[in-house]
Order: sequence, then C-alpha cells, then structure tokens
Amino acid sequence: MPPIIAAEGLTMRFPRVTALDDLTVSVPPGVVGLVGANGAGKSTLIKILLGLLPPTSGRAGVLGLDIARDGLRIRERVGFMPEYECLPPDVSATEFVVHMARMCGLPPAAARERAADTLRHVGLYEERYRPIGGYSTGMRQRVKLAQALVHDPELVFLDEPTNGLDPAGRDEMLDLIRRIGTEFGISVLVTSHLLGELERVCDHVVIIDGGKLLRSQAVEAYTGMSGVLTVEVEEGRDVLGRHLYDQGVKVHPEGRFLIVEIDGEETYDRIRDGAAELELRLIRLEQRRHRIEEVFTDPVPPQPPSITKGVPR
Ligand SMILES: Nc1ncnc2c1ncn2[C@@H]1O[C@H](COP(=O)(O)OP(=O)(O)OP(=O)(O)O)[C@@H](O)[C@H]1O
Repeated sequence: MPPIIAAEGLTMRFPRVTALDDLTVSVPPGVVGLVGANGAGKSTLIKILLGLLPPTSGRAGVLGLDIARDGLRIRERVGFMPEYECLPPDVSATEFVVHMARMCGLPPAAARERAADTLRHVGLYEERYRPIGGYSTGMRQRVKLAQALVHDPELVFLDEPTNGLDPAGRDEMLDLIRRIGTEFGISVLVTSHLLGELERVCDHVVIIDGGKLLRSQAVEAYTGMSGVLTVEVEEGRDVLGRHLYDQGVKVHPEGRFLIVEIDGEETYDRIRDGAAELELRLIRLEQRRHRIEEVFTDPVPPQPPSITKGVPR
C-alpha cells in the first residue's frame, strides 16, 4: 500500500532552535503513533504536513499531495485535532461542530446531520446542547475530535489527544482512536510523549527525538518476544526462585513474579518440575513481550535484558 505520508529531508529551523532536522520518513495507512518527548518536533511536523508552515528545506507528501503546492486540498482531506485549547466557551458542541462542518463547505442540512453523527460517535450525544464552557477536559477533547472528523476525512492528525485526561478518560480516548482506525477506516496519526499508551492502539510507531528520526516500525517489531519468562506461583515465589537459582537458572524477583532467563526448552521443564516438587501452584508461565518503552533505554534493537541478580538467600 502506498504511504499516507512521505517526508524527505524535512528541516525546520526557528531562530533559536532546529525543530526538525533532516527528517526522512514514510508512514503507512492505519493507526500510526508519532512519539517523542516534549519539544521533539511533533506539532511542528503536523503543521508542516497540513501545509500551514513552510519547512526551511526538504519536501513531503500527504495522501499523494505535495505540502508546498496543495495545502488546501490536503486540509480538505485531512482532519486536525490540535493540542492547544481552542474551543469557544459560550457555544454548544453542536453549534461549534456544525460551524466547523460549514467552514469545510458542507451545506447547512448536511452539516447538522454530520455534526450530530460525529458527536454521537465520540460519545457526546447527550450533552451536545450544553455550552462547552461547562464541559470537563475529557468532553472538550471529544469536541475537538468531533470537529476533526466532521468533514469525513481520509486521515486525521490527533495532537496529544490524551493530554490532561485521567486514566479512565485516557483509556476511553485510546479506544475511540482505535475505532476511528478500524470501524471508520480512517487513517490516524496520533502524537504522544507516552510510548506505552500507543503500543495498545497503533499498528505502526514513528519515534522522533530532537527533530531527528529515531525509529519507524510496525508495533509488532517493537513488541516481539523477549528471551525471558514471567513466572507466577500462588505462594512461595522466593522458595521457587532459590530452587531454580541453585540449579544454575538465571532468575530474579520482580513484583509478585519471578523473571527467568530462557536457556533452551529445559528452562520450562525446570520451572514446572520445581513447582511440582515444592508443591506450589503455578499460575502463570509465559514468555514476556518486549515493551515499546525499551526503545528509549536501548538505542539498538531490543535485546533480552541481562539477568545477573540471583534471588537473595
Ligand atoms: N513558532 C515557533 N517559533 C520558535 N520556536 C518554535 C516554534 N514552534 C516550535 N518551536 C520550537 O521547536 C521545538 C519543537 O516544538 P514542537 O511544538 O514541534 O514540539 P512537540 O514535540 O510537539 O512538543 P510539545 O508536545 O511540547 O508541543 C521546540 O523547541 C519549540 O520550542
């Protein structure tokens, strides 16, 4: 499938800072995460891709359109949920989203219909006639999302949509983002400074750091199997740990689990036999997946963590 975004040598220099530094990246369709610390250049990249900010050098295409020539056509086909607070407090969600639909060129009746549908999709149907000023942060984020979707775009840019949300609100927003990609078939480029949360909803993740590309990979490639097992027993974690350690197995405790380095098939047998011998109930024995966060602690492709610590006697 052709990429939805293709950037080549994108550089953006502000007087005091280089926000993007020779960024070359190609983004496939689907739900794609754009991750980087605060100031990494995520918002700048989005503004450039929307054709709102001309880069200092380099070029880019969005949905096959050139950012230098086709900014308007890009914005017709791409929705944008900005990071900053941009909602008028005195109007209702319905009035605001209808207005945004009209700005996108929809006739009045179609704009009202689309606004109602979109607000329902983002879970704001009941409250849609109340003024936005009285909304919670989560509700305001949903209004911003609704206005990005109201003109039925092929692609949406969501800039830090989980910002300011509590854990439950964050989960709901992430579920919604996943649904936009899967049920509505709209490609999504979603930014976050939290790698872990994107692991759940994205097919592909692009990581930038100081305006440079660090990685661009399918999530599967980040979260492949590691070389360690997570072992959980009902009781007797330390007894089992010591038993394995005495047999030369590399093992250390982590929370209520034991983390065991895999040294061939016999590692599994030793754990199973050890638990049986000690009459412990084995609850979990599974190969651990890499966490996407490891990318930042490990500049080369993720390797199994080295385990040197034994279980203290
Ligand atoms: N208009 C501007 N003028 C000068 N510097 C800017 C401008 N816009 C962004 N910058 C700088 O460029 C760098 C990248 O900013 P950008 O907003 O793209 O980062 P970000 O990854 O989106 O981070 P955040 O999530 O904090 O917004 C920062 O150092 C920022 O201060």
